[in-house]
Amino acid sequence: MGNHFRTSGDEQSASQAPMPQANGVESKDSVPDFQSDPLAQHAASAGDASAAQSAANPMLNIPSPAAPAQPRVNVPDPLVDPVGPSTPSLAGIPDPSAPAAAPAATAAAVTAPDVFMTPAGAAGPSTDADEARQIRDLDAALQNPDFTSVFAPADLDRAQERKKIARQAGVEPVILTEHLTKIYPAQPNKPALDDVNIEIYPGEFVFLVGHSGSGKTTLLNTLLRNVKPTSGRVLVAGQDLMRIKNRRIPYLRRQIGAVFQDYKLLPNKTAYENVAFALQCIGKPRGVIRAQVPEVLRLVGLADQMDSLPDQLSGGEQQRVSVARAMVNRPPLLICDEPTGNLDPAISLGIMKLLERINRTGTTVIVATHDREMVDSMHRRVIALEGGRVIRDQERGGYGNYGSF
Ligand SMILES: Nc1ncnc2c1ncn2[C@@H]1O[C@H](COP(=O)(O)OP(=O)(O)OP(=O)(O)O)[C@@H](O)[C@H]1O
Repeated sequence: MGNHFRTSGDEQSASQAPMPQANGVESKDSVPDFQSDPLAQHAASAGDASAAQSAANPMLNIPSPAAPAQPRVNVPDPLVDPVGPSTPSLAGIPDPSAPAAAPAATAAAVTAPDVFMTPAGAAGPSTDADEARQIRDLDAALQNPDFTSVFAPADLDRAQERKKIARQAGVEPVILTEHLTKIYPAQPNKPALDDVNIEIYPGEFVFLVGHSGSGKTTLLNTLLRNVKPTSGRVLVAGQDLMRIKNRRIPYLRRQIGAVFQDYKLLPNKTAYENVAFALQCIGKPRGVIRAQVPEVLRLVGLADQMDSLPDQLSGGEQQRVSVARAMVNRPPLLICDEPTGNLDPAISLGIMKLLERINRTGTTVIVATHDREMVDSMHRRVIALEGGRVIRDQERGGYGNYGSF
């Protein structure tokens, strides 16, 4: 079936399993060119034929039949647009130390929060002054932080459609939760997760949004099996997390790259050593480590800072080390909890484009974020939580109105 995850016993062979194909792929424009795609080349040079192939292939993004072709994010992609012919790397990520030219592009690219959305998309400019005033008034009303699900109901029909298409294509979800509930003992009357039902398929890029305390981190920690659910069902990478034996958990985590707001780098190790450590922990031979670590650091634009300690790097650079560490083993699933929470907008854009670039190689990416502009500009699937419940699951959604935090 379409499960491209590896298990402990088939780590090598599973990497050669073909990527599942499905109807409805990204528009040709957004399909990465393998020859010019450094991540695809990384996969190929690492001897992983299927990863290289999946990098060259359109990723599996199961769209709604009703959805339009995925729009390109209207920003220069520093990860796609090489600095020059001899630098086909990801070095174009804005350098925090340089005076950023990016903000202008960012400002132009990032659409203003548009909360007054029709089901088909943003309401266009009205020529009728009265209608425009009403829209303005409604937009203002929707800024009320109490605004929740009335204008953004869970799109259950879409979820059903997605499920149906995937099943027809024989694809299994990377993540499946059924009636997932988590009640922390300290808060017995307030579930952190309350009857959460989601399916995420291989190759998807999903934003997780919601108020502070809505349950995003609890959900991600549940997927990482850092938190054990109270009830319900959770499947990740084909593993039933309610039944998984403790000795299997390390194998589960090998399939998942994780990126956190506070980077979680080892302070006394260099960038190189932090990334190498991830491979040492899973027993990779020294030759593999020597080949892959510089390569992945080059891909995130840190070729010149491999020997720097974390406190010699800017926040954006530290986060790039963290992303490099998360992806060095090419996990099929990348979980990011507020990866840009500590970064300024231009640097955040670079990190998010990096995650998008990784997603285009076939990696499923789930990102919890409060970054409204980023979510609105990227037009990806958005799952919104409130009070531990899914209140919206939108194919190409925006941030919605959750007030400020
Ligand atoms: N270890 C814990 N023990 C008790 N309650 C917890 C624990 N962790 C989280 N909670 C509670 O669970 C709820 C969900 O918290 P969670 O951290 O998942 O939300 P969040 O959406 O990630 O918030 P933020 O955006 O601020 O990170 C909150 O009410 C929180 O107080």
